[in-house]
Amino acid sequence: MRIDVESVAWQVNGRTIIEDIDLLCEPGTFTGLLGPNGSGKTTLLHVMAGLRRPSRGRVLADGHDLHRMSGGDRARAVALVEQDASTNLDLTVRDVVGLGRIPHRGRWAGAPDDPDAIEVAMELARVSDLAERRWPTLSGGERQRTQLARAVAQRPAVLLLDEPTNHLDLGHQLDFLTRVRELGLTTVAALHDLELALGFCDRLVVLDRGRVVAAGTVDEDVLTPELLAHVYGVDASVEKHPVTGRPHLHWNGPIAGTVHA
Ligand SMILES: Nc1ncnc2c1ncn2[C@@H]1O[C@H](COP(=O)(O)OP(=O)(O)OP(=O)(O)O)[C@@H](O)[C@H]1O
Repeated sequence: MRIDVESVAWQVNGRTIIEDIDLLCEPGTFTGLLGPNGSGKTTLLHVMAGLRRPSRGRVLADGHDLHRMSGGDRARAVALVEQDASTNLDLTVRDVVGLGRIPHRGRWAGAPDDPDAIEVAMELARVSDLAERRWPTLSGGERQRTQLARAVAQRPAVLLLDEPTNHLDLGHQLDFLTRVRELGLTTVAALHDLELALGFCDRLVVLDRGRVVAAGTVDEDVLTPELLAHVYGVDASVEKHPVTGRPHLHWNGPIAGTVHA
């Protein structure tokens, strides 16, 4: 599924949080949404997931306005994995993953439910061993993998991930993003780890104070030293990795007095 974000803005209490956002995600591509704390990544993902209605502009999913779709149609199209999914419900992992099947059940689902969807999703997110464990007892990383399984069980065409690896160790980070890529869905992930973004994404989009300040493929010099200095306040550069040939980040440290309050 192709996603077009057209001139989107979102305001709250008279304050503009994101503005003039244009984003094109071709079917099956992986877009990394980058930017410092508070730059608007989560807000944009929430608008793209249909949780927030844009104050201006629109989001098109294969040409259809996402915010005019029924909740069921939207949930079958787009799944969101939140940054820190919290629920106080005393559910098992299998129950939480099963929540992803709700849009596929009932009279209006259009097709019979797939009995294997939950097990397949748990296998993919490597939480099958945790199936009977209760959600409140899980570690941060186990919760993150369970939320991926819930999103995969939803069988969406578009996967939105908000800091999906922030609780994962290095091995699980690489495994998680490899598996997400293998799903072949149109994926947009907010990422703080620029090295992971360079390693896994097709395109990068950088937000700063609610606006897109740079965008392009990973090979297109999006993360220039000037941008890294201006947006993140760091002295860093992207170089070609001698073994993989992929771009990777080399940093020297913060630039005094440049990190935004
Ligand atoms: N409902 C709201 N009411 C008021 N301010 C909000 C609301 N939602 C977001 N904001 C503000 O909008 C700005 C952008 O927030 P957002 O969570 O989108 O940033 P982010 O790039 O995801 O940040 P981080 O990297 O820290 O997770 C922040 O200053 C935040 O405080």
